[in-house]
Amino acid sequence: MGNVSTRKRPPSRNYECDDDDDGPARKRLKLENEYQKLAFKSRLEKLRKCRPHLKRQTVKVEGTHCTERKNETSAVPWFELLFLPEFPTRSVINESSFVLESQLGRGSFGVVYCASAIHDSERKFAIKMQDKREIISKRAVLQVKREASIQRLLPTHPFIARTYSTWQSRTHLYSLLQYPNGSTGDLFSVWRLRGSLSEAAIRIIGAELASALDFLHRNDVIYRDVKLENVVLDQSGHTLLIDFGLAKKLRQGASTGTICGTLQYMSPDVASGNTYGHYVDWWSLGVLMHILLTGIYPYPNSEATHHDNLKFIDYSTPLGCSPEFANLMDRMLAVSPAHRLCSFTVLHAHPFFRSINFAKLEQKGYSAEKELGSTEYDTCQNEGELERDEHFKENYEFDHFDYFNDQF
Ligand SMILES: Nc1ncnc2c1ncn2[C@@H]1O[C@H](COP(=O)(O)OP(=O)(O)OP(=O)(O)O)[C@@H](O)[C@H]1O
Repeated sequence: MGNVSTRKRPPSRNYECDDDDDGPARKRLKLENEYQKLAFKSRLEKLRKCRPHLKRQTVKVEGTHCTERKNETSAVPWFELLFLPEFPTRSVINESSFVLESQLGRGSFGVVYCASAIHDSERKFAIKMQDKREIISKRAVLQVKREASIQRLLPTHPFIARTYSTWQSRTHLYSLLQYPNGSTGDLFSVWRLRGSLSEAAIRIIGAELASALDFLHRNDVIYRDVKLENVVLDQSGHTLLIDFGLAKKLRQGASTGTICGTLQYMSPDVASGNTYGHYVDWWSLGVLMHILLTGIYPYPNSEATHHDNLKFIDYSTPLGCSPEFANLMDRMLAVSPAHRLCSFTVLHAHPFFRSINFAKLEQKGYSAEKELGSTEYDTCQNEGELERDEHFKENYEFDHFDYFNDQF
């Protein structure tokens, strides 16, 4: 710190002198200074309210008064400050409160474990453990903070994984997530194990996911990463949407422009680089449902590695399925927005979902488990397409622009 006593600026000079001969420019400057002082004071007040330990302490240095932060605050290193307040440093719940049992999956920045509470081995959770160095080196600090804040602020929904708590250690970020009881893994693993699903199972899974997406949209969140890997199933076959890494706060009717998602699930609107709204999530849900039945992507994009290479041509209605399902796919996957099914209202009234009562669905009144048996659908011709392209399931983000400009 510089030598405070050598700073010769007399206190309050800017604000209290020369009242009589102020020109308009000087008056404006004074007003601006006053305004800045007030804004600073109110920010400080807010900060004090949410973090009382940040109180300032007055200390005397070489005969001059100055204020210094308590040691407690300056002791917080930058790599912890960076992730505050979404990931608190002194959390009552922390990694020592759990026993890690098995690995559930791997994400871009770390591993997700199944864990049980140390005092209650029956209670299972999923703990996402992310490496701070990885996050910083991939310039994804705002992304993980946004994911945590969106998930924690969301009201509960039966088909969206809850985030109970988040915290950080010196090296890692932790998120304590809802674990689906007796989980059978994510939809991709289930699909790989059992093959194509029956229409009856797809109806229930599709309706549960539609209910979750509609809930997100009504809460001003666009999800942007619907795919098999981001849906986990519990023992009764109920779905839980996980991974809010690309979700964003977006008011209903508003639009955004980041080209992000998973290429094979990306709608033409996102890929085009134009702005888009919540409705792009319905396209991705259509792709997911199409894959669950046919085992192939609806458009010839399994090899695409850049959004410019995505082709939205040569679509053909799935063969051998019910006319209702065929029509639903044609509508959800129509390239022209004028023909596309772009809202929950239309989706939930579609004949394919006629037998579903959505109020009963949200009470977990239907179970996909009974319907999960392999379907008669002939997938031989498509065998291996999804198996081969593990690396295409990575999240894709072309433009980080709005991650770095968004407010939390
Ligand atoms: N709440 C959960 N319950 C059960 N399994 C989970 C849960 N959360 C994550 N997983 C498993 O861990 C995997 C990785 O999780 P997730 O996709 O959230 O991580 P990520 O770091 O956000 O990954 P990505 O790189 O795809 O953004 C999932 O595919 C899933 O298999």
